[in-house]
Amino acid sequence: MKLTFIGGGNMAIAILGGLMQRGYRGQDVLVIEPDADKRQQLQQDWQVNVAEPGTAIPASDIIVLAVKPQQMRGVAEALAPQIGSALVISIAAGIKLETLGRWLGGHGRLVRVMPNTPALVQAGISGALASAGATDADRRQAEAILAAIGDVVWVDKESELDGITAISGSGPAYVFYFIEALQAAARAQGFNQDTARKLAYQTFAGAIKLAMNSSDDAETLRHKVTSKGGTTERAINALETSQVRATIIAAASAAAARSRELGEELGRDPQE
Ligand SMILES: NC(=O)C1=CN([C@@H]2O[C@H](COP(=O)(O)OP(=O)(O)OC[C@H]3O[C@@H](n4cnc5c(N)ncnc54)[C@H](OP(=O)(O)O)[C@@H]3O)[C@@H](O)[C@H]2O)C=CC1
Ligand SMILES: O=C(O)[C@@H]1CCC=N1
Repeated sequence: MKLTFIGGGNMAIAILGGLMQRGYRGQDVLVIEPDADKRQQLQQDWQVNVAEPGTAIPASDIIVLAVKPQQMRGVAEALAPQIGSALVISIAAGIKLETLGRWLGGHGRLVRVMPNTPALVQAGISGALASAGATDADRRQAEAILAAIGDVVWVDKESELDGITAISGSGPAYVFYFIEALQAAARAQGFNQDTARKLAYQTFAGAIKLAMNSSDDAETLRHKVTSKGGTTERAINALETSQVRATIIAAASAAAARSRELGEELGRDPQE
């Protein structure tokens, strides 16, 4: 399968890294990326083919659009005459299938995907929405790529992809933020950087492993840590007093709103 990535930034690197570790061959991949250092790194790490924007796109089975939402229109319009029979996968936040199809000159075989960076270690989760013009074979091809880098959830509405963007697309950043905070808390307890990191990382790794291997839900597992009148109870009370749970829900809601806003802003026809 010949894969072309347009954009070789953070998310493209995560997807590519995951695919390469699953046995995809660098020689079957082309990455179009303006930054010479990134091109060199991609070539060095995975022996993929690389080229600058403006290079003619060779016949591809799948073209993955991995540029920022704000860069997508120019990229899609330049790509339109060169798509051939490729399936186009966009990973951009917010950009709707109808908008993308218009920018691509009416190309109908599209899948909008929202992956996340744990794809790099095949532990990603992606939301996917196929356009009306995508065939069953297109869905299977998209599924094959996404399943190689983690789990896949197919949805049938654009709004659900905005929600997935807010939860699992942006979600790794929320988790890293919590890890940073726990590390800072360990430093405040007087531990050095290495020990603080070890305590925070292993607590996360252990808790998630326990949760994923347990028939108890997260709330029950939390109660099992929280002894009546003990230390955890005091900490959870502090979190509740500061409305941390409500803040996390509000944060995800703000992310979903931004995804919708990007879709509206960038999808507007300038003649309207
Ligand atoms: N990062 C993440 O966790 C996730 C990101 N996404 C989506 O993935 C997309 C990419 O995000 P991310 O990887 O973080 O962004 P990056 O900025 O890291 O990557 C985008 C890359 O595309 C390059 N680029 C710009 N113009 C062109 C062009 N004409 N042709 C080819 N490449 C070009 C950029 O170069 P330059 O910097 O010089 O402009 C940059 O290297 C976004 O649409 C985002 O919404 C989706 C899920 C998760
Ligand atoms: O922050 C962003 O806009 C992208 C989309 C989801 C994760 N990163």
